Amino acid sequence: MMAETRQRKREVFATKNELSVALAKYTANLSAKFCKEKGIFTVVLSGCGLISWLGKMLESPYKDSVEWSKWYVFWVDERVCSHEDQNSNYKLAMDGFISKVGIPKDNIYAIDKQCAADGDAERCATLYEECLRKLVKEKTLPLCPNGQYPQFDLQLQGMGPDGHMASLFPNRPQINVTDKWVTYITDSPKPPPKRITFTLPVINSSLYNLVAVCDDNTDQCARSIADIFKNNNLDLPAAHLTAQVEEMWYLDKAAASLL
Ligand SMILES: O=C(O)[C@H](O)[C@@H](O)[C@H](O)[C@H](O)COP(=O)(O)O
Repeated sequence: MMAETRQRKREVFATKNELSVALAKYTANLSAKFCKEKGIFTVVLSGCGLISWLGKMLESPYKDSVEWSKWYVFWVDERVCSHEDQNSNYKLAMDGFISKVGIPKDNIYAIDKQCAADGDAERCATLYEECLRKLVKEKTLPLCPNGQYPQFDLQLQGMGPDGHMASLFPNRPQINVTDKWVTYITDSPKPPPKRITFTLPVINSSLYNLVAVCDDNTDQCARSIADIFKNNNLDLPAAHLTAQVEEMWYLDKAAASLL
């Protein structure tokens, strides 16, 4: 499936370290902006490399200057497993990032603990959507102007070598789901097989969407990045990404090597 090529904002960094520095700056600037404007900052995380690339936020000047107590944290996708499991995106973010800064426990919106440990992906997705709906009702989260989907301030994600984002994979039906906020997959091509994920319209309702991609020199990410930026190949889920204010791609040199 091909479509007309459109402009996507991108920045290319010589090293992962430079990408991390820029990612911290981008996130801290938006945190300051939203905390000032509305008193809170809603941030959506994915798993994998992203958490280590966020590491610069744990250093000066961000560690002490960011208003962590105003952060609300969510996950764009999560593996359906116990919170203590090494596969858990929640555990990864807690161990590598959240536990090191002062985000209030009540502002951390993980997948339901029991249900995840039981391995019930469908129920986990239902409960996470209910949790988001409750936050909309309480006015912690606004709805997008179309009134259908919740709107987060900043969503930070990676992209898989096959062009997946969140747990929306190529050749899987989840990319087409629009009648739900959160859906699930039980046969993910990337292990573990059971996951929940925001649906595409929820992902695209975010005000700011940043995707950080570093290639591990297998060229697979570079090929997918080229297919997205040059061909807008919509068979790759990440090619569907947009944002309400800004869609930004941070690429390391290897990921951008075929552009
Ligand atoms: O649970 C997951 O598997 C992640 O949330 C996933 O969606 C991730 O963001 C991409 O696979 C990119 O991973 P890398 O950034 O490590 O390439």
